[in-house]
Amino acid sequence: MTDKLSDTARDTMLAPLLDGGWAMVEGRDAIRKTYKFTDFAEAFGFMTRAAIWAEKWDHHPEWSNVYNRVVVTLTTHDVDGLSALDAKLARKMDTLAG
Ligand SMILES: C[C@H](O)[C@H](O)[C@H]1CNC2=NC(N)=NC(=O)C2=N1
Repeated sequence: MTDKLSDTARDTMLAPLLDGGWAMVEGRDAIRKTYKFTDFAEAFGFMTRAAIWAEKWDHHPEWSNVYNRVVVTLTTHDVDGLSALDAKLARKMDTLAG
């Protein structure tokens, strides 16, 4: 079972993400990042690769795409807040985005 992140885990798991372009969403226990690519094909390629990991881990982003931008929000609906899965998917997305 996935647990909501403890205060200690927030320090260790979230801090590096918040330094790397992720931000807390106002009014929600969630993180958000906007990725910008050269064009739509690159943005959609990123979404396709990320979707395969999301499905594999049964952990799915809230996201939207306009041309070369992808806005991603991560939270864990099952625990109504951030869990280790959000940090794991955020790190994977950062790697995939290059
Ligand atoms: C039944 C299924 O495993 C759950 O609904 C999964 C699916 N994907 C999910 N994705 C996210 N982001 N949060 C969840 O709580 C979640 N739960």
